[in-house]
Amino acid sequence: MNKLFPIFVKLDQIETLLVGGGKVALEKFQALITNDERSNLTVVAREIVPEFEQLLVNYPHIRLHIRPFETQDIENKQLVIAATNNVELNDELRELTSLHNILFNAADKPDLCDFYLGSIVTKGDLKVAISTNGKSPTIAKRVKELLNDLLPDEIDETLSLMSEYREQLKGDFEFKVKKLNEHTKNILRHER
Ligand SMILES: C[C@@]1(CC(=O)O)C2=NC(=C\c3[nH]c(c(CCC(=O)O)c3CC(=O)O)Cc3[nH]c(c(CC(=O)O)c3CCC(=O)O)/C=C3\N/C(=C\2)[C@@H](CCC(=O)O)[C@]3(C)CC(=O)O)/[C@H]1CCC(=O)O
Ligand SMILES: NC(=O)c1ccc[n+]([C@@H]2O[C@H](COP(=O)([O-])OP(=O)(O)OC[C@H]3O[C@@H](n4cnc5c(N)ncnc54)[C@H](O)[C@@H]3O)[C@@H](O)[C@H]2O)c1
Repeated sequence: MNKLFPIFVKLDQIETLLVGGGKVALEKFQALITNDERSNLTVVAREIVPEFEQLLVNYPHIRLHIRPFETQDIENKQLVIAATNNVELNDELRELTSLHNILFNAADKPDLCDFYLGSIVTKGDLKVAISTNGKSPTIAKRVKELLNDLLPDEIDETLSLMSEYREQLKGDFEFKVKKLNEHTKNILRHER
């Protein structure tokens, strides 16, 4: 059974540290920035691949330090993601983050992680996160593709209409819930 508890984090309200500047770090960066281009992010890497450095030019608010990781880099961070080729550094980061109550993810190293990144389907304001409990990221990617095809693009319009409808509804909470449920009973069936 998958016991992971999914949460949706506001990346503009917390401070995230990404350690590493290779291909995998670039993937993690894209995962963060695609969700919120205003993510508060610091990148620390001994070296950075040119395509990553180039991309960062578009995000002047993101701090980039091209140097080895230093202990004080974790100061005031709530989330740390490591994408390095350095086993000792991963272990050091695991220890430091535990000590300072910071949530930690080491790319492709499930045993070291407090949380995993998910495979994400986005249709406007609708977001679906997929986890395979770490068993197969490749299957997570395939499920993402499947849902992406299955969910109609118009679903975002529906969300906006529902939001308006909810505003208009008068009555107590129970009445609203009843109305909203009646209204949406067949909604996905209609859209397909
Ligand atoms: C969802 C996604 C998010 C993201 O990373 O952005 C993600 N991996 C993605 C892709 C992907 N990663 C890998 C492949 C190669 C094929 C394969 O191995 O299957 C592919 C597929 C591809 O690229 O096509 C390599 C890999 N990854 C992990 C291991 C270690 C292991 O499994 O033990 C290895 C082997 C490394 C080695 O060989 O040494 C581990 C993790 N990868 C996770 C997330 C977490 C579990 C998520 C879950 O529960 O499903 C977890 C546990 C930790 C973490 O990294 O957070 C992203 C989806 C892309 C998308 O949505 O398009
Ligand atoms: N590239 C892949 O497709 C792939 C697939 C599966 C697993 N992995 C694993 O993921 C990890 C990262 O892969 P990659 O291809 O991005 O590696 P990479 O070698 O391109 O990048 C590693 C990065 O870590 C940085 N780094 C190392 N020590 C550091 C330190 N002390 N302080 C700050 N930065 C430091 C390096 O400067 C570099 O930017 C590796 O462990 C690799 O084995 C990679």
